[in-house]
Amino acid sequence: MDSSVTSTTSTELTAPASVSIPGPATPYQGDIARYWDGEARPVNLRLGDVDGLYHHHYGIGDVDHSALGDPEDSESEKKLIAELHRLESAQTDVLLENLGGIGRDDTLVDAGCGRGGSMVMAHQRFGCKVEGVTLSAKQADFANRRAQELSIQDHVRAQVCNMLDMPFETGQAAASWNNESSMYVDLQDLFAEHSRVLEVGGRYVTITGCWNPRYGQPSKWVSQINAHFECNIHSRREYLRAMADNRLVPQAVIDLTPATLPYWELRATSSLVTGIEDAFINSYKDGSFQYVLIAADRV
Ligand SMILES: C[S@@+](CC[C@H](N)C(=O)[O-])C[C@H]1O[C@@H](n2cnc3c(N)ncnc32)[C@H](O)[C@@H]1O
Ligand SMILES: CC(C)=CCC/C(C)=C/COP(=O)(O)OP(=O)(O)O
Ligand SMILES: [Mg+2]
Repeated sequence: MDSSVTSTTSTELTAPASVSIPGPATPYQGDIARYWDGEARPVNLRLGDVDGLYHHHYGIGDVDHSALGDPEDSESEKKLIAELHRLESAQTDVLLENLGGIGRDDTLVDAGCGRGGSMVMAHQRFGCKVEGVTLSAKQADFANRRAQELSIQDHVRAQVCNMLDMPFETGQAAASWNNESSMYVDLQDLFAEHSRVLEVGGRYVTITGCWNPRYGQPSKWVSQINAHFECNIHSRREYLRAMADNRLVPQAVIDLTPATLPYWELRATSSLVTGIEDAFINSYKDGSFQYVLIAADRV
């Protein structure tokens, strides 16, 4: 595990260290909290163990076949895991690149932060504070433990709370994001809340899977993904409409579908398959589902 992250500023996170944790806002949120409290899939833990960045999102970019080596090699599974993890971290790099210019004194908000891999990477890149929220107490504890191990707990913190009602001041955040977490909430409510916590001129970024209005309606593969994760995938049209309604003006809409397919095709050959690989591959190939990045300015 790489524990080499350092932080050089002395500013402390401003919110109180302990917050009262209200119950879930809806029965559905209770289900999602339980889902992530109970999640321990090897595909996520083994990849995170590579360097201590634990992600719950997918990868992008070309597979480096030279890094995989000979499939008969005794180390081949380890190399494959490292390669899948590299592609997942590359996904976060692209999200962070789209946040724009972030200073060390800025605060960023990770809505639906999972085990905190993206938060650590954001702090490493910008030196700033990063506040995350998740419904899962287990995930928040995990993320805070990692921050402590890295001695960045004064800059990186996860709290258990609803991303539709975040414990941040109006205009507090220079930038905020959802990394594969917006399919658990109503988009109008979500973007109203991001718009509130973002400063005017701030940047919002999402990387998400969305169904393609050009296909017509959600395909059977999209329905299968929803059932697998207990989520509700929105359409691309819904994202753009809800942003427009909430003072978030798209600056970039990038179709990452071709860039994520190599990750899925590699993952399908691994011993860590979970059974959802074909649904992603088939829906990306039949055009019913798209992996997109949307970066928007808070105006
Ligand atoms: C697929 S994981 C993504 C985690 C993280 N963004 C990453 O890239 O590793 C989805 C996350 O969304 C969170 N989530 C779902 N609904 C939420 C809500 N209403 N409020 C806060 N977090 C929520 C879950 O707790 C989980 O951490
Ligand atoms: C793009 C879409 C529709 C994402 C749905 C949200 C989700 C569950 C993301 C991956 O989490 P994970 O890393 O825990 O999943 P897995 O165990 O499959 O790697
Ligand atoms: Mg995963």
